[in-house]
Amino acid sequence: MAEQQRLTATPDQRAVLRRAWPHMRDHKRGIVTALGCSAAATLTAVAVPAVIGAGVDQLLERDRAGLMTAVAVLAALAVARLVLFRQAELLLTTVGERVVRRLRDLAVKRLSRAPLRFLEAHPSGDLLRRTTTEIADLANFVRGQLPDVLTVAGYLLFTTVLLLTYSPLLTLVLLVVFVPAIVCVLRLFKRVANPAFAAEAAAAGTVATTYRELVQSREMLQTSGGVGFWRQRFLEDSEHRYRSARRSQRSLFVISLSRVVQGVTTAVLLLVGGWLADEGTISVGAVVVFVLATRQLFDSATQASNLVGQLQLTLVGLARLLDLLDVTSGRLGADDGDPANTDQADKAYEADEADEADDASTHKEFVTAARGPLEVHDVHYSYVTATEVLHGLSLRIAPGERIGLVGPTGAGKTTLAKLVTGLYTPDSGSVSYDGVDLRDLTPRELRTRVVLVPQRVHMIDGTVLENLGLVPGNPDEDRVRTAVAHLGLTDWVAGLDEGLHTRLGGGEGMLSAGELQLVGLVRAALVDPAVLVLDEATADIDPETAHRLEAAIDTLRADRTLIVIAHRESTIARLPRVVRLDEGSVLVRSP
Ligand SMILES: Nc1ncnc2c1ncn2[C@@H]1O[C@H](COP(=O)(O)OP(=O)(O)OP(=O)(O)O)[C@@H](O)[C@H]1O
Repeated sequence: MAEQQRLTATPDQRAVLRRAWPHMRDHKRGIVTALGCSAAATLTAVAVPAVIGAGVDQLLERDRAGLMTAVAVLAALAVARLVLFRQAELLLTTVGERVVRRLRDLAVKRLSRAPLRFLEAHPSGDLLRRTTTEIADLANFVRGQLPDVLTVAGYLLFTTVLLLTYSPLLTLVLLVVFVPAIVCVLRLFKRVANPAFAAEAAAAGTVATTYRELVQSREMLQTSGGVGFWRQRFLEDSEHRYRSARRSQRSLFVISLSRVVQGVTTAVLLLVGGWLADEGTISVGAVVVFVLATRQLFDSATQASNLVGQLQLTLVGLARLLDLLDVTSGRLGADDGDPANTDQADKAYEADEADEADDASTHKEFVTAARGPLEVHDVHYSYVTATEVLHGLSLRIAPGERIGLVGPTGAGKTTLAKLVTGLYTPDSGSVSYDGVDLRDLTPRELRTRVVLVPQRVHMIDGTVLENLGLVPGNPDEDRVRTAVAHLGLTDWVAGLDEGLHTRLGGGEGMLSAGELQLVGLVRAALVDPAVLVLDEATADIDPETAHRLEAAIDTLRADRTLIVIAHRESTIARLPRVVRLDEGSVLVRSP
């Protein structure tokens, strides 16, 4: 199998903010203003013990004017603090929400363009979780805890500086007793919590996958009697998730050791501070400042310990999201190495901007002719299972030619259909249309030149009209009606409850396999492709729908190349050339 980048359940969490920077840099000014405001707000809080300390000294010296000034400053600080904190919170959440929105949009865009092989290689629940729950967690963190994280970091820094100006010796005592002990506690926590939280996120992804399988395959599970097996698997996944959640909760216990560290530090501080005041080295006011500021320091440390768990979870989620963005950037080859490289992230970011411009210019010139030959040259292909499915397959299909692909189950017909429509790229060899490798066509040109009508046409939750119009160029109702009429399907549409406006609430469940293929054919008619690949439905199709399908295909094929993966004898009989595949090689060509 060709090298392809894969998602990691527990991606590298180092330098996660550096990796996220390309997504934040457009908001540099907002971020700097928000950080500045947050720092100013924190300073107003840090200054309070200093002003109280000064007030105490003035009280002891019976300086009434000085005391009144201290009281006035305290009042001013209280007002400034209120305003600045609110403003900082507002600025931070605004800029944070913008960054999160960008990440969410990018993740959805990149996933929608991700190669089919990539999507097949990853559990859908995991992809879903990375792009929904984990982004929602990130948004909640930005709204709820990010301002606190910055405030706490500011407190710790500014309070240390303040204390140093009062008594370097006492500050040193505080730092020597407090910092190493608290660092040990936090390190231990990180060691225990990192894998625990990452495992919890991965286990939640597995539960989502299993649940999604039930929803998608409910009919099959009920008819085959496989519900019991599925339930057993769900219970096991759920149990695993429960255990991993317990493990990450248990890891939070480590952080409560910080309270012991605080108690010991206060005792040592009181001892040394009392002795220094007794010696006359520092004033009583300075001791008051130390007592109040150290309290603030501890409160910040306690708050930090509560926030660390949340921050940890958010960083794991962010790392998993960035992993998804790196792997699906589509511009990074397998040899590009470390996805944490900011240059690469920058390139991918610029590529996305360029893609956006490409999408906007819908009239960009196509490089291939409206009708041309399709050539498959020495194609090899393997799935993630690493067993090669196609072994050096070559085939040339002239413009307007009609061929049938036949062969036993598992011969590789559907795989070939996905290769010639550019849904898969070959491990080696090439597939070209009009002499241009499909990989060199823009998605829009590719989807216009070669169209696949799969065995089971997928529908979105919406009206028939919306489903028929899922093609490049967003066709309006008139164009859809014209295409329907062109294929002779007006009476079929009229027979639906509300015609084109019938809502397909349950997605494709409301239409039969044959009707779903009719939808696929209308989509193809709206595109006017050069090559139409039809993977014939294997399900029983009622004679009326079968007749409609045949008539629509006859109308559509006109001067187009038609490749039919034929399952019915009647179809094979109607095709002038048949290619028989067996175990990934062309066995027989007829005539
Ligand atoms: N997504 C996938 N992941 C792994 N293996 C796959 C995948 N899709 C198909 N295969 C395997 O590749 C081989 C070829 O499958 P393919 O669906 O192309 O055959 P086919 O000729 O179309 O069969 P059928 O007539 O039953 O549709 C089979 O062995 C199949 O199990």
